[in-house]
Amino acid sequence: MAQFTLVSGSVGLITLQNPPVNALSAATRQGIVDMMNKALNDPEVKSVVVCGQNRIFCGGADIKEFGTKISGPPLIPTIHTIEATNKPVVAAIEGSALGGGLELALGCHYRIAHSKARLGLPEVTLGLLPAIGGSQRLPRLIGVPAAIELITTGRHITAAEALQLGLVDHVTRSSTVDEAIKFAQSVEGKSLDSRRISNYPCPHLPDLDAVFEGVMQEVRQKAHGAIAPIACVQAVRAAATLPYLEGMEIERQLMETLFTSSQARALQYTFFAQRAVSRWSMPSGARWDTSMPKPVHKAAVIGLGTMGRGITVALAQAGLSVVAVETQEKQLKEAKLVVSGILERAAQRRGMAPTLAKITYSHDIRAVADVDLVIEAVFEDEALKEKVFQQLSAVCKPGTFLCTNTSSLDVDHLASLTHNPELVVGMHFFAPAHVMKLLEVVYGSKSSPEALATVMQLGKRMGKVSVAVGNCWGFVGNRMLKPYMEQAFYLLEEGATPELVDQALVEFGFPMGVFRMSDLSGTDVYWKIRKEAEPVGASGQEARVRKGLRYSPLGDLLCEQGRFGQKTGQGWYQYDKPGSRVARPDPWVHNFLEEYRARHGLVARRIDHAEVLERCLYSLINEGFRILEEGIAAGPEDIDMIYVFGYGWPKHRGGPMFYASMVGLAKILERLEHYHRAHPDVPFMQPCSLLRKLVTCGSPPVHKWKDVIKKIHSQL
Ligand SMILES: CCCCCCCCCCCCCC(=O)CC(=O)SCCNC(=O)CCNC(=O)[C@H](O)C(C)(C)COP(=O)(O)OP(=O)(O)OC[C@H]1O[C@@H](n2cnc3c(N)ncnc32)[C@H](O)[C@@H]1OP(=O)(O)O
Ligand SMILES: NC(=O)C1=CN([C@@H]2O[C@H](COP(=O)(O)OP(=O)(O)OC[C@H]3O[C@@H](n4cnc5c(N)ncnc54)[C@H](O)[C@@H]3O)[C@@H](O)[C@H]2O)C=CC1
Repeated sequence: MAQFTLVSGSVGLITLQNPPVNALSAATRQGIVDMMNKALNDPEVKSVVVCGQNRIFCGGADIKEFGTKISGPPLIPTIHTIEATNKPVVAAIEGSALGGGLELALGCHYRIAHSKARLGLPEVTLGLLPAIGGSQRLPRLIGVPAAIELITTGRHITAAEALQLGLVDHVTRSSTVDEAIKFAQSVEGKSLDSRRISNYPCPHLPDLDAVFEGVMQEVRQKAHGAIAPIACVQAVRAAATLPYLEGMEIERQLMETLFTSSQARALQYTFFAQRAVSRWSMPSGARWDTSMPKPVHKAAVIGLGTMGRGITVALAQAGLSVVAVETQEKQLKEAKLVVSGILERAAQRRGMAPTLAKITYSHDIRAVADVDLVIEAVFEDEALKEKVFQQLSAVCKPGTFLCTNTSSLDVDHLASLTHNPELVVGMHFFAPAHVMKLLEVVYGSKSSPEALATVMQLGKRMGKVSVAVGNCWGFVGNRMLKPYMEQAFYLLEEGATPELVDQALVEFGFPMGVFRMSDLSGTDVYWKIRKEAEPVGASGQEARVRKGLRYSPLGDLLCEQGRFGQKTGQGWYQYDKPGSRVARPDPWVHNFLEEYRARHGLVARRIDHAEVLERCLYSLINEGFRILEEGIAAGPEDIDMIYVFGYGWPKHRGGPMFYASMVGLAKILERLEHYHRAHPDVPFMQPCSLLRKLVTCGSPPVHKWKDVIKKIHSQL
């Protein structure tokens, strides 16, 4: 797992060998300890170069080992030995030097990086902190503010930025290892006193207390309840205020708490789940590794409203030529300006030329005749979309993939209107489409594996987390949102305020609560959907019952007052003016709720945060189990990544299905039964049979659910 070679007569070259990223598994750590001892004890070796196999230095700890009993040697003593030796040790950094990998490099006396290398301490993204001395050495080397920023965000930086910060000594475009060997030889026998970072004093900061107070406040606000960023600040504070060894002790204590936390487990689950969802499968048995994607060079977007503009940007930034079609002159003009503006600003940030030349605009749908793939993003109007799909099927060259960004219409129905339904797939982007990471890829009953493979690959090119799901109302994300929103309305009926519900959800870790979210996206969006599902609204007591089931007309009544949310300056909250982002509780809404309750004979009661969370989240989770049972999502990871990357579910809680496994399936079942007993007229609260079966099977951990589901399906 690590190899020693004597090169150029006096340099001990130690190569980490653990593909794919030379992670620090127990065997790799043992290899480093053994090879370093060999190098330092060999009189022929006058200097040492550490590098990684296959042009990647080291991706840090082996994350697969977390959550298991850790064996193998710790690295801290070896890093101390490296730092203390009088033989110069040089890190030759190619590819990535991340986490423990960078901490190892920080123990070396010199760091030489390839210009394409990326460096970082991403432990915080896994619920941890850099605990092999990284939190103590980095601030000593690059100063407290820069270290805090890197450690609390986990950002990967370029070699150029690392050089600017003083994190590496030299950047090269040629062979990093050859340069490092030459350099190591040039410093053999020289004093290393000034190269041992743990001996550095932390650069002085005037008014340290005020700086850390400000930083802590900012980090806490952004953390949404995650504990690792807070611990990272505490560790850096120790570096800034204590001698090195005392700081190391604080680093160890903080890591001990984080290492076994449920947040760390959730974040590490998310790391692997994000990668697992790219290994898609279809109920037919077609899979990611046996289905070939078709090349897509040129794509088209139909409809340049909110979504079409973002999609155009995302496609252009992925390097595709784009034909952008819009029927309304005003919209087209505005779209051109908006798209160019976004591309120009993004290019400016990266110091590159914008990709404007790749986009052509047209009023005429026939302009898409030669594209490889089309994404339709016209109004959510079934008749209009039907027409557009018929037109596309007629004008596109044979083999063009036809995709729809619909959020609620039936992909199979649109496919049935085309000559080649196997080429039709849903591509459900999230607003803003060029920013949001999630792409829900919806395969219909006739979609070919090749079509799905092509769209999944295109999603990857656009930098999206693409999740393949089956076709049903609302797909996965919006379908699960329905019971969540429904419960939020019922809570208002029973005595809660929008602020109380939202505060509970924000404390849970969502960036905003359901009512603030609804104001942001427009309260009228769901109103339209509700009206289409049930066009005739009843009045009086009748209003609260639809088809024999509980219904809350609160959202409809709010919309009837023209309160469409942020855009109109009034919704569940009030805003200073239309479009303002500062939401304030609105006495009008409180009065509206009181009058509503009085009209319907409802007596308000005290509702606490625990009840809000149980009702909103458990009903959503219950729908997630139904989705798994029906095979709409292939596994819990798919649902979880949709919620983490599309709906703001806090990453440190791993997604709804992972969260359910942490709460305990038996508890979720018991609480759903409780709420369903209280309201048998709310079907979303009726526990799903898959949940019952999993509890009967002893509530297996989330990574075993797929096997249980397969077994259940095979018994049917
Ligand atoms: C009881 C109290 C105990 C007290 C506590 C003391 C215990 C101390 C234990 C040891 C502590 C050690 C602390 C430490 O060292 C801290 C760390 O280093 S944490 C890890 C930090 N590293 C990362 O977060 C890097 C993660 N990886 C990446 O960002 C990317 O993978 C990378 C940029 C390296 C490459 O990206 P790309 O080319 O896009 O490839 P993929 O991302 O698809 O990855 C390919 C493949 O490799 C797997 N993988 C990547 N990194 C790791 C890793 N670090 N460990 C394991 N596996 C890794 C990845 O999952 C992919 O495989 P799949 O099969 O596709 O999933
Ligand atoms: N807005 C959102 O947050 C999300 C919307 N969606 C879906 O995306 C689709 C588009 O939504 P928005 O962008 O919000 O709508 P929008 O109303 O902002 O834009 C729609 C655009 O389509 C244009 N258009 C209408 N008919 C056309 C035709 N025949 N040819 C070319 N252009 C035509 C309109 O002029 C308008 O500019 C809808 O299906 C919606 O459900 C999906 C995810 C999120």
